[in-house]
Amino acid sequence: MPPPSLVQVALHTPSHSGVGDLLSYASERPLPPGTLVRVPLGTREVLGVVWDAEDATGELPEGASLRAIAGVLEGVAPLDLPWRRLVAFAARYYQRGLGEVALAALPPQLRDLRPEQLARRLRRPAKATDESANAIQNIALTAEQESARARIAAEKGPFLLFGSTGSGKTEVYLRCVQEMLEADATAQALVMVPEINLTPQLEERFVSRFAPRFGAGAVVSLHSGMTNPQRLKSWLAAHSGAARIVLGTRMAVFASLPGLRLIVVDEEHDPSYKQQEGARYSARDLAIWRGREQGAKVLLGSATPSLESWHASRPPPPKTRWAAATCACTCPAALALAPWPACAGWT
Ligand SMILES: Nc1ncnc2c1ncn2[C@@H]1O[C@H](COP(=O)(O)OP(=O)(O)OP(=O)(O)O)[C@@H](O)[C@H]1O
Repeated sequence: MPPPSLVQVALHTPSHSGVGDLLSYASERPLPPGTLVRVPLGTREVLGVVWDAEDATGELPEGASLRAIAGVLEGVAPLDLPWRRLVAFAARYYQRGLGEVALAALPPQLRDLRPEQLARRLRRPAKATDESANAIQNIALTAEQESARARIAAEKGPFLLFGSTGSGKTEVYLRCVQEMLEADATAQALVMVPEINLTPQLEERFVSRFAPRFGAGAVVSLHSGMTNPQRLKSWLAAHSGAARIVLGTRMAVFASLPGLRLIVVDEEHDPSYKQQEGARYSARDLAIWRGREQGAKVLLGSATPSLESWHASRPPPPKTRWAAATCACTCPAALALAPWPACAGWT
């Protein structure tokens, strides 16, 4: 019988315990990073994520004795490297525990269900979807919308789409999402809104546009107003790639999306994108970081952009310390798109 392997597992351990959030366990077989496992912690059994450990030898040292993992969440593919890098960056940047951020990013029911309960849940047949692949009936874009769409398609971004209320920003998002999904059968899009109560109307618009083309299960929501079983279902659909579009609030920035190609942050100026407890992250800023890391385009939209996004989308200032200001009232165009220069300082 081969010797047990040593795996490093990210756990949400109490910060006062000082045990750190990467703990070693023994496993009967080597487990790839990102695998979801249940492990003993004190007298409890908790969910953990097998993590990349640079100093792990893969084998137990002579004479060492480690507690064994209790079980693997079979049927759930390991969380991929871009997701683990996002979590590691967020934990470092916002100075929280790695395990705390990793576990908070997973649906609560994943933590509560035992492996066999989850296996039963995964065996339930998914509802049949009408994959009729009907062509989408697009409305003609205005000149401003078309110019924004073409620029987003051609350039790398991130982009700031600045347009007053009702100027047609959502129509641009819809068209960009459509192009991205039609070009690549595995592509996924993440569309974020600041408030839970904005998701039903956006969901209705996305479902009516995309369900006939990509099937009823192609659009899912992720926000804290959903029940735990609903959140788990949406999360699994996103993680498996079955969901092509995820609509959600700030927490959705941590969704596992292996095919992520486009992130839209609507009302990007809204303070609700800032988490106010635990890891105090800014979902908009993490979206920009994630997009760059995962090679996904990022599109921020607002009628009243935040000062930082507005500044980041301006051409670099001249060498003088202060730019001269004029007071002529020049109202912005109805819809303007500004590519965001490289985000220096985000490492
Ligand atoms: N090119 C177009 N042709 C006809 N109708 C359009 C066009 N673009 C958008 N509309 C319609 O105009 C209305 C407002 O558009 P949209 O919701 O995209 O604007 P918005 O800038 O996202 O608004 P908000 O700031 O309120 O989110 C919608 O009913 C939409 O269907």
